[in-house]
Parts: sequence; structure tokens; C-alpha cells
Amino acid sequence: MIRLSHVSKSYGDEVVVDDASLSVEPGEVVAIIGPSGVGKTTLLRMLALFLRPDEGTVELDGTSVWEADEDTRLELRRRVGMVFQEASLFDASVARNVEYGLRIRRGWDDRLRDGLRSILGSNGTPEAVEGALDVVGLDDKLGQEADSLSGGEAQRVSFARALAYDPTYLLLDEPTSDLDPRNTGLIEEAISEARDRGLGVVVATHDMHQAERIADRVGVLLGDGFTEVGPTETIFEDPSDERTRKFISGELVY
Ligand SMILES: Nc1ncnc2c1ncn2[C@@H]1O[C@H](COP(=O)(O)OP(=O)(O)OP(=O)(O)O)[C@@H](O)[C@H]1O
Repeated sequence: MIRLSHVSKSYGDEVVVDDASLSVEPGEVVAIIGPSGVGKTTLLRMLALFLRPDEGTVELDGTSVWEADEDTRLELRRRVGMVFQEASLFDASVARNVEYGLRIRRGWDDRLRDGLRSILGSNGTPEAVEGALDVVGLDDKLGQEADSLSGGEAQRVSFARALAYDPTYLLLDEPTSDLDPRNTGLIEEAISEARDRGLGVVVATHDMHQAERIADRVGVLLGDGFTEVGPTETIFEDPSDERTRKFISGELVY
């Protein structure tokens, strides 16, 4: 489990996150919803162990991350994959971009360099790469150059690269904000597939309908903290916080 307990973060005088608590377990999808600029990315960066909170604690699988030594923290960070809002692919084929997910995993770089036949599929691409591309529906684009992909396809390749890395936890920052309904649907299916494979997935999104479709639990981020974190059905049908209710019903517009 990744657990943020009572975390706060300010940039200069601006308090972005104040006393927020959230956890994610393997095998569940948690959505963080809230308007633009409210601190969703900041929270994801804390969950990814990139950003140290000013106050509060971050635990990963029982270890208090910022009290651990640097080597332990690096080891823990390997369990977390992140897909950023903008797909940033290299000037190379789709397969090479996804293979990078394997290369940054300990041990895989050597295995790839040695060209171990056991990890290669029939066309010479590692099976883990083919498998990850299959999840996002792009297994037929292995050899295509990344710069010739549509925006939606590029975002799906970024997702596949994170899956190939084989993390325990996967964090997605607005994964479909610029995508059409078809690509959005494919990413949402890939999120469900990741959960079914046992990953703990956190999705930051300003699209509350998306949260309702894909999440098991939802954290509503308004102002500088969560107004409410709970099961998706409770948040959408019977929220206990008045601000949550107004946000969900559209009365509270930011
Ligand atoms: N490194 C930084 N230095 C200074 N201010 C920052 C930094 N990172 C974020 N902020 C500020 O913190 C606030 C929250 O930003 P954040 O990116 O976490 O929000 P968000 O909810 O993810 O927004 P969006 O949905 O638009 O990406 C913003 O006002 C932003 O300008």
C-alpha cells in the first residue's frame, strides 16, 4: 500500500496541499478529482516518492519513505510507475519506446543486451513489450516511428511503457485530457486491465464522469485538501460533505 498521512506542501507562501490523507492498495483504482490547479499533480508526485511533503508521512508497503536511507528509497521508487500528462516519447520506434520501460528495470538491461531468446517473441521483440502494447491495443504498431503517431496513440504508448516497467503501483496524471472518446475508452480499458493484473492505480482527472466509470474509490480535492475520500458510489450518490455534493452536482464551479 502507498499511504499519504496528513501531508502538506507549500510553494513559497502558497499552500497547495494541506493535511491530506490518501492510500492506494494493489488491485484497486483510486481517482483524485478536482478542478485545474488544485494540487492533483503535486499529490501524485508525493505518491510517486518524487516530492517530499513539508509535513506528514508517506509509507510504501510499510516503510516510511522519507525516514528511510537513499538506497531504500530508490528501491521503493522502483515499485511505482508514472504516466505524465504529456506523452514524451523518444525519436524511435514504438517497440523501442516501450522497451525502455524494461531497460530501466533492474536486470532487464543485461538480458536485453544479451538478446536472450527466452524473452523474445516471434518477431524478435521482447514478449513483455508485445504484451504491454496488446493491453493498449497497439500491438500492430510495433515498428512504427513514434513521431508518426496520433496524440491518442502516443499517450497509449506512454501507458504501455509504464506497464512494461512492471510496477506494483501506477500513477496517471490526466491520462485522457486531450483525447477523443475512442482513445479515452481504450485508456480506460487499459486501466481496468492493470487493476485486474493486481496493480494499484491512481488517476488524477478533472473529469468526474471518468472517475465514476473507472474508480473503486474517489478523493475529492477542493481548496487545499480532500473534502472527502470514499467508495465511488458513496461520493457520487450520497456524499457526506456539502462542498463535495455541490462540486459533484455542478453547483460549485471553479
Ligand atoms: N514547482 C512548483 N513551484 C511553484 N509552484 C508550483 C510548483 N508546482 C506546482 N505549483 C503550483 O501549485 C498549484 C497546484 O499545481 P498542480 O500542478 O499540483 O495542480 P493540478 O491540480 O495538477 O493542476 P492541473 O490539473 O492544471 O494540472 C498551482 O498553483 C501551481 O502553479
